[in-house]
Amino acid sequence: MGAPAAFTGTEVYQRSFDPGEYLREFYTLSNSQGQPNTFLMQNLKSLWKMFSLEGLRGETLIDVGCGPTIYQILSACEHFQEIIALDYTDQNRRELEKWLKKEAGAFDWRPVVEYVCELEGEREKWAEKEEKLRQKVRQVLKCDVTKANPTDPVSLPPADCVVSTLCLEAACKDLATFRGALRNVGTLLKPGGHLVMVTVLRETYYAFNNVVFSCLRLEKDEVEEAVEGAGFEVRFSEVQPCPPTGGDCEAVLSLVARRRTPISG
Ligand SMILES: C[S@@+](CC[C@H](N)C(=O)[O-])C[C@H]1O[C@@H](n2cnc3c(N)ncnc32)[C@H](O)[C@@H]1O
Repeated sequence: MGAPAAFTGTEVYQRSFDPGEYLREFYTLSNSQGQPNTFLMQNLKSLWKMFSLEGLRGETLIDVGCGPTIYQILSACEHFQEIIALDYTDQNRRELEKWLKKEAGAFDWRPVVEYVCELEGEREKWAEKEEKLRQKVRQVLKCDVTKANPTDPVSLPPADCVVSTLCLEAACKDLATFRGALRNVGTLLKPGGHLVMVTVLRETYYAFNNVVFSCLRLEKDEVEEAVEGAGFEVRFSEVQPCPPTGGDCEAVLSLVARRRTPISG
């Protein structure tokens, strides 16, 4: 299955992104043949490492483009008191709510939560961590990262941290839009607050359930320059090779940046 001819925008996500299929394809820790999901494990390790950095603490965290997943806030939830999850599509927010409310048919995150607990040194604490996370996620709201206020018409108080995994490269049709989306996301943060990102590099598409989604092909320098240009200072940046996925991703960038404090006077 090759790259789509055109950018797949929000209307394609709303119509064709199936959260259940997405979770089954990318978020089981090992496949039916028992092969480990190295892409997921690598990203969990990176998130654990980034959320262990000094200063990544605070009251509120916003997850931008959360999709139907929780893996990206498992390490974060140890360091922030309240979490707000944002995504464009109704079905992804609904799927997340299913897990939060322990509804029938919700995705089973237990193996992933156990894996993160093991990284943190307490594998047996998985059920406690699930409960902690459920309590900390206070709101699940619609957002569009291409809007100046991504949560319009809702205005959120600025947060201490924003995490965004595999979202902006999917949501942006070109580099100019990507730069603008980073500026928009920056408005969700307090000055001095942190942005934590996991971004695929040199990927042009990903596919699951026989649907192909476009991806903005990015180089590490382009991402870092866009982050700096949006008013951040990069504190941590690491590129790792991309294990095989359902697309043409070549590498994965994990990045932490601090929003600059405006110079007054
Ligand atoms: C590849 S998924 C990533 C989901 C999740 N963060 C993860 O790490 O698996 C891309 C997500 O971006 C969301 N998205 C696409 N366009 C968006 C936009 N303009 N604003 C906000 N979210 C958008 C989609 O609904 C989808 O959940």
